[in-house]
Amino acid sequence: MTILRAQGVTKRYGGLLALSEVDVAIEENEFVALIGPNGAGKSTLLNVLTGLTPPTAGTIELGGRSITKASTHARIRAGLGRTFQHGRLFDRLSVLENVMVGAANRPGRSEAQLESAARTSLERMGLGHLAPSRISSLSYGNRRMVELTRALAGEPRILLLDEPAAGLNSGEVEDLMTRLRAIRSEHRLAVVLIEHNMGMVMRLAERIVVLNFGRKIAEGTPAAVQADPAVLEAYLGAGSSYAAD
Ligand SMILES: Nc1ncnc2c1ncn2[C@@H]1O[C@H](COP(=O)(O)OP(=O)(O)OP(=O)(O)O)[C@@H](O)[C@H]1O
Repeated sequence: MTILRAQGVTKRYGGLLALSEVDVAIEENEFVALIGPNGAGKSTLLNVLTGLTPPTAGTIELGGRSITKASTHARIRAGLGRTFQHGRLFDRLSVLENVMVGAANRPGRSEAQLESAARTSLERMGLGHLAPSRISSLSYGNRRMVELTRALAGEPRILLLDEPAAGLNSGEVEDLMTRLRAIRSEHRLAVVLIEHNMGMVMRLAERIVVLNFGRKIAEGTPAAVQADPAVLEAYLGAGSSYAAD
C-alpha cells in the first residue's frame, strides 16, 4: 500500500522553479533515497511534504488521505516524522526532554508516559546513558543520533531524513546505517533519505528518486539509477565528487 503520494508538486520562488510537477509515491516499509545535485529541490520537496513550505501546485496524500492543506502538526500526528539538515534540538534541555518533545507528537500521553516512551526510544538507539545530558554537551555525532531518536519517538509511519550522515565520520556513518536498518525492521516504517553519501545510498536504498533543477529525472533501483545516462550526466558521472566509492 502507498503510504505517501505527492502528485504534480510545483514550488516557485519568484522566478525560480524549485520543484516542477514532481510525482513521488512511497510504499509502506519502503526505503527510498532522494538524490540530486545541490539546489536540485530535495529539501524543498521534504518541506512541502511536511507542510513547512506550501506548494505552488500539487497534492499530497498520507495513508490515502489528502494532507495538502493540513498543518505541519496535523501531518506529524498523522504519521510523518522528519529530521533536519541542520539539527533543531533544544540546546538547553536534556537529551531525555528533547526526545519527550518528539514523543508528545502522539496525542493523549501523560507526562509519565512521555518519559517512559522517550526512555524506551533512547534505549533502542543505544543512547540510554545520555538521557540526563544536556544537548550542548554532546558530540556532533550524538546530537544527530538524538535528533533521529526524537523523530522516532513520535512513532512515525514514514520518516524523512535530510542528510543524516552530513558531518559524521566513517565509523559514525556505519553506525547510522546499522541503526537505520534496525529501525526499519523493528518499527515497520517507510524511510525517505536525502543524502549525498552515495556509498550509503547505494547500500541502503531499495529505490532511488533523482531530482535535477526541480524535476524528477530518474527513478529506479540503485543499479538502474547508477547506469542511467541522465543521472550520470547530471550527478553521478565520472569526475563527479558525488560518485559512489
Ligand atoms: N526560501 C527560499 N527562497 C528562495 N529560494 C529558495 C528557498 N528555498 C530554496 N530555494 C531555492 O530552491 C532551490 C532548491 O533548493 P533546495 O534546498 O531544495 O535544494 P537541495 O536539493 O536540497 O540542495 P542541497 O543538496 O544543497 O541541500 C535552490 O535554487 C534554492 O536556492
